[in-house]
Amino acid sequence: MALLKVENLRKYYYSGLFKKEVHRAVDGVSFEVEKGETLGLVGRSGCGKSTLGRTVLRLLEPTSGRVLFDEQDISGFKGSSLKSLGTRMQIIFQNPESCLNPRMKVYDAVAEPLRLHRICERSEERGRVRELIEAVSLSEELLFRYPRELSGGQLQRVAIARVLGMNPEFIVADEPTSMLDPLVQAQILSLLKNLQTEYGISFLFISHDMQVIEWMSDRIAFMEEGKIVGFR
Ligand SMILES: Nc1ncnc2c1ncn2[C@@H]1O[C@H](COP(=O)(O)OP(=O)(O)OP(=O)(O)O)[C@@H](O)[C@H]1O
Repeated sequence: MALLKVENLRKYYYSGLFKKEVHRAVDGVSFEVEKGETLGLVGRSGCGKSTLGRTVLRLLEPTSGRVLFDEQDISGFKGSSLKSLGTRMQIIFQNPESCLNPRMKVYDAVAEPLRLHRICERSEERGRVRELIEAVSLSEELLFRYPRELSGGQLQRVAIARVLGMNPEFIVADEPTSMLDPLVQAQILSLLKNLQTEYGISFLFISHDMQVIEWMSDRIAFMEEGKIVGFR
């Protein structure tokens, strides 16, 4: 059964005088992602992959079309109903620093979503943070460091630990390794693959790198100029 069903989704950007210029970044896209499946999304820079990923998660307002998550139409969700989706659907960004507060130590960065979404009792927090840090293969010594004291790969692991803490069922991974050197890239990709097997998470895995997509995906969607032009 599909966990995520996207039907004829469109996201247009309007610019220029009187917003008359239209850029059809996502232009009538349909696909499904099964429970525990990784759908790879590949295409050239600027073809609309990130816009699609963000619109699916409702980080961007769709122009038209429907997104069904666990058989619920979430396209019109607002306010509290959208917030309730917050933990079930997550995103991992290309640049982990964008989601980490530079003034917050690693411990607090991982604990923050647990507190915000009341995922565990305050008394269980330490144990849960340590579990999450271990799940992403980081050493506990890093817990009391600031983001600026970590490498790119370590930062991405912290970002992944934060996301994992929310027990998501679906993750959009938007070029999560493209800023890392090849060795670290391979380690993070393996980590994501292992986590997926362990927790049965579904992924929309976005990349412009066909090798990465081939390795990570069960199925691949090819995107060109706002449209999906084929699956494999
Ligand atoms: N906020 C915005 N306003 C107007 N146009 C935008 C906006 N964001 C993106 N675009 C345009 O929409 C198109 C799709 O961008 P998007 O970032 O989704 O592509 P992408 O395939 O993810 O590219 P990349 O791999 O380089 O990130 C691009 O032409 C981009 O310039």
